[in-house]
Amino acid sequence: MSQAPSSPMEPAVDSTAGQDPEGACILFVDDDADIRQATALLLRRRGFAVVGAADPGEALSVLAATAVSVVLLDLNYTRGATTGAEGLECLRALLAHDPGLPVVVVTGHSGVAIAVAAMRAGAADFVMKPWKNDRLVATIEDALATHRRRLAARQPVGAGGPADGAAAPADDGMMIAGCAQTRDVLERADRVAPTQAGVLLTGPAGVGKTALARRIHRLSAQRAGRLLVLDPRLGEDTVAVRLAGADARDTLLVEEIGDWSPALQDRLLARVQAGGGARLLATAREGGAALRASVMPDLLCRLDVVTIALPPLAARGEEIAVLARHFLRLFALRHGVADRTLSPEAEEALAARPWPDNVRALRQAMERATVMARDAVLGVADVAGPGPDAEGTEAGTPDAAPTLARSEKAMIEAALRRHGFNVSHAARELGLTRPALYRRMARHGL
Ligand SMILES: Nc1ncnc2c1ncn2[C@@H]1O[C@H](COP(=O)(O)OP(=O)(O)OP(=O)(O)O)[C@@H](O)[C@H]1O
Repeated sequence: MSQAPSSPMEPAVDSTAGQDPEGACILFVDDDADIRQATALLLRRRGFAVVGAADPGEALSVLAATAVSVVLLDLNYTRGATTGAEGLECLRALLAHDPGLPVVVVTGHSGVAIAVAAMRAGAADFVMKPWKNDRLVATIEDALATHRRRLAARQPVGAGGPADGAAAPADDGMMIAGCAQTRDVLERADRVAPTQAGVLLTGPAGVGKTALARRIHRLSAQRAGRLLVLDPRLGEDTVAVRLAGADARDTLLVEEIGDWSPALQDRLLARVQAGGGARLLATAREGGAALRASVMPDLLCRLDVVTIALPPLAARGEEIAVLARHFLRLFALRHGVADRTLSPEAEEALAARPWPDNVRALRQAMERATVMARDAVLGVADVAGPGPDAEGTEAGTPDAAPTLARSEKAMIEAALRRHGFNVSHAARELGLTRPALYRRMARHGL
């Protein structure tokens, strides 16, 4: 099957969005550009907004950038493939990001057996190619109606999102795997997610611990409850109030347990020992002996039933380019600018960088490049520059510095505006802690 590029009109949400009374947006994933175009026309005429993706990787990037209501997913992408394996893998990745997402699979050559496998893997329904237009629209409407009923039923239980009750950004916790190590990390996380076991996620700054904790929560039986983030960087009072307000339906995300004061550890342990408590997920930059030296043993054994260590980005080889391409697509959609691609030299330069701030820095470098680059193909200069937490330690050239500072300021301003100047939400979107965002706001006079 051809690797047809998306048509320029496709990825942007269609301007007819909103004709559907409840603003449903359909993501159609198919490598055939003509079929994508024709189906988009049909669905738009029926009142849906439509976004397109040419392959599974692009589908995940679109999902990270866009509030999607239903996915229509073709199952074969490689020329001559008929097993549906690529589509089934994509289905699993989509549902791992959002278990409630209705995915309607499209089967052609693959036939009924593949449709059955897809239904077993969690697809909402299937349609056979060639389809009748009315049957396709009815299938999408049914999937949407079921989804809305489920959402409505879940409503009274609680926010199910951040502790402050706001909707999470679309890409909150979206995890992309581009190497064997990350696939193994995700597989372990998905295995432990549905249980009640405490999970400790370790790894250096910006490596994806919080994003993975959010994924575990979404895949857990507690997902209708709240994810209460207990981060000492928010202040001990905030942590104590959230802890006191937690109940058995909630999940506690204990951030940076190695930094908790003994008094706060005492409170957490008392809460846990009181029983009937919330599920525990914890993060720590250092595991092993360092953690054992700073955390009370009784507490650690509750938090650390299963440990998952996330490797630093520099050790993930080919995943750096996979993540870079994902972030480029994500930010092109989010900022409404042209798609960017990496030149081979830029890819090499990214692979050679040490990435002390890991995925967070790569994400910011790709957002900066998306916003600031003059050409569609990014060169080495476009992807160079300090990471978000480098705090000036990876200085750029004297000429580049003011431009980079301006672009960082513009990004922060844009994120703050998007979130109605709510610093916590803007910080989450930018992949920063709240104190780190405040430092940057002060630096830029915001
Ligand atoms: N595998 C991944 N795919 C896509 N995005 C990722 C991945 N890993 C991390 N990210 C993104 O990188 C950013 C940093 O990740 P996260 O905040 O989870 O790191 P962390 O390990 O918790 O960092 P810290 O220790 O500084 O709190 C977030 O925006 C997150 O969504």
